[in-house]
Amino acid sequence: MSYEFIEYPDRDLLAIGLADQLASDLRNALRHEDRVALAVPGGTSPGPVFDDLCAVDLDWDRVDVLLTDERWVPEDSPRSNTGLVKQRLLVDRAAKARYLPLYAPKADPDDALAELEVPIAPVLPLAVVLLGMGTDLHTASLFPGADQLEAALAPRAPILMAMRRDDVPEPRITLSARVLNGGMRKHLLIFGAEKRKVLEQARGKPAREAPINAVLSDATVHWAE
Ligand SMILES: O=C(O)C(O)[C@@H](O)[C@H](O)[C@H](O)COP(=O)(O)O
Repeated sequence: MSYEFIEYPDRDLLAIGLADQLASDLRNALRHEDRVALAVPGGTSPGPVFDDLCAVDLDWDRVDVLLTDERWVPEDSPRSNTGLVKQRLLVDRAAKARYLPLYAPKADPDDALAELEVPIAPVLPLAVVLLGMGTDLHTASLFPGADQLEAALAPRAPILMAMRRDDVPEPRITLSARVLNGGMRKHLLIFGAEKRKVLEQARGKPAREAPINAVLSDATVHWAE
C-alpha cells in the first residue's frame, strides 16, 4: 500500500494546505471535464478545511459535491453531515456548486438507495475524494464488523450501501469502497497521535479488519497533532 504522508505543524496550517490542494485538484480536473465531482466526509475534522475551501475562486458551478457517507438523520439534526456541508462548504463562492444528497426522508435507508444513486452514477468517477477515518480504521461508513461491510468492499459493489453496526447510533449510508477508491485524487484527513499510530499499525491488514486500506492506494494522508 503506497500513500504519501504529509505532516503539518498544526491544524490551522493543515486546513489551509489541504484546502489549497483540493482546489488545485479541482481546477486541474475542470480543465479536462465539463463537470467534476468532489466527495467529502462528515464528522468533526473537516469543518476548518471547508471554511477555507468555500472561499476559493474556481468554477464552482461545474462542481458536484456529495458526501462520502451520511448518518440516517434529518438535515436539521446536529448529527447530519448534510447540515455540516451546507453550513460550512456550500457557502461563499462554493454556494454555486450542485449538491447531490445522500439522505431522503424515509425511515429505512435501503428504501432510498435506488433514487439517491440516480444523480450520482453519471458523475463517476469522482474527481476528488476527501476522506476521514476513525480510530477503529473505518472510513466513510465502512465500519469493521458492520452488517454489510463485505458487500461494500466487493469489486462489483453498488454505488451506495446502507450500513449498520450495533454500537453506531443510527443507520448509515455510504459510498462503496470501489467508488471511493476509484477517485482520481484521494486525500485522507486525520488529526492526533492515536489516528497516526493506528494508521501505521493497519499496514498489511485485510480491508475487512482495516477498511481504510481499501481506499488508500496512491492517496495523500494529511496529518497534524
Ligand atoms: O459521518 C462520519 O462520521 C464520517 O464521514 C466518518 O467516516 C468520519 O470521517 C470519521 O468517523 C472521522 O470522524 P472525525 O473527523 O469526527 O474523527
